[in-house]
Amino acid sequence: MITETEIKKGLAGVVVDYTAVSKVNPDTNSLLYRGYPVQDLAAGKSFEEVALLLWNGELPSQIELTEFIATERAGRALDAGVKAAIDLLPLDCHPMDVGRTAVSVIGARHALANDSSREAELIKAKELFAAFPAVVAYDQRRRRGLDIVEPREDLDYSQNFLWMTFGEEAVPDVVDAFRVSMVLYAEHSFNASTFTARVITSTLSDLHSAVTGAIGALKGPLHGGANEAVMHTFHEIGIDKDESREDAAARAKAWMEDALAAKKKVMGFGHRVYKHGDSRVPTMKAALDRMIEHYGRHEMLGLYDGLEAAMDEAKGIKPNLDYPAGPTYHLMGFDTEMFTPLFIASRIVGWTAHIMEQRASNALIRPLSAYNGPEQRSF
Ligand SMILES: CC(=O)SCCNC(=O)CCNC(=O)[C@H](O)C(C)(C)COP(=O)(O)OP(=O)(O)OC[C@H]1O[C@@H](n2cnc3c(N)ncnc32)[C@H](O)[C@@H]1OP(=O)(O)O
Ligand SMILES: O=C([O-])CC(=O)C(=O)O
Repeated sequence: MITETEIKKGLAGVVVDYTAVSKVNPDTNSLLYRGYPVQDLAAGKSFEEVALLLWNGELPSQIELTEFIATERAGRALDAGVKAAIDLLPLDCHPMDVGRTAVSVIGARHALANDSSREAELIKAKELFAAFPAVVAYDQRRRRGLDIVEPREDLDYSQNFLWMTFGEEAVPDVVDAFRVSMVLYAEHSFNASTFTARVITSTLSDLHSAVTGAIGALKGPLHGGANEAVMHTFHEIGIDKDESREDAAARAKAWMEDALAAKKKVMGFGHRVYKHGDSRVPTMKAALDRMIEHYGRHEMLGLYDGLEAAMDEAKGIKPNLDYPAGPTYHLMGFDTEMFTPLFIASRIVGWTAHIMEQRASNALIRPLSAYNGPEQRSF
């Protein structure tokens, strides 16, 4: 008979396997990608370099990087079949459903779909990395009644992502804040979506199925969907461009007190692994601060600070990465529902690195359950 204490609900605290992709250390509040602190990577490396690091285990040589950049730039256009599939989807479906469908369509049309050699997996991972921004950019534009903007090969990943979305070149500060968000979102060990990708891979299913499933797991507000939910909170409190930072903070504080009194879970706060703050938040918050300065939106800082202070005072619960990322994307001009698809664009790297790692040392993931239904009976 299994006792309740033996049940590891939510697999909390259970170590399932080794990984060499990243190390989340709540004691030192640190996150290493293949041994490198994520803050250092966010400060000094392009997202393209970080992707190669996560896939290959080492930072790229100049030749490797140049080759990858050329392939990535050549693979950015929205495939006609994917565009046709997106066009069939209603404008009021969630953009995460569009992202999930797009990856599924890309997989179904891929010549190497069921080739699970490392070479083929790497090709498919790099292609998804290059192709996904066009899905997000096109989806945001079609919802706004705007025409598609073709990619530009003279721009880097982040510059081109913003170009395809907004149809104009973003200034360097904005590009850099976007790059930082991509680097920080890329990988986080056995989170729910990555674990989903590993479960699917463990059955010897294909890479696109694993990424499609991972997108489904990322959509929920307890995971990636929280960056969108943070913005809904800001809107619920009310964003008034003309309000002072202090007044906005006071209203946010009052909103949080009411929410906690009503026993609400407030998205963007708390974490399964980090209990004293998320290692990525200071770097993302610094990027948000730069965007607040750039756009002259100090009332947003008031809302941010007010919620954070009230949560800390009442429960000692700290923000996670989604908390500063949400308002950063808002200031850049992304529609709120597009925030979690931006998370997909980045996490494709981590998912596919884990898919390759799982495949290289596979065991079917199949835990046990304790049965608590009726004993055997007859009808
Ligand atoms: C990039 C990412 O995916 S980061 C995660 C993004 N998700 C969110 O922001 C969603 C909001 N946060 C949460 O729901 C949780 O903190 C989780 C799911 C992330 C982690 O939760 P768990 O480790 O399962 O802890 P659990 O949900 O049991 O919370 C422990 C206690 O803290 C409280 N708590 C945790 N997070 C929050 C929150 N955001 N708001 C209010 N209370 C919270 C819980 O109510 C619970 O209190 P209790 O013991 O009095 O019941
Ligand atoms: O690790 C987790 O549980 C969630 C998270 O922060 C991430 O996936 O980036």
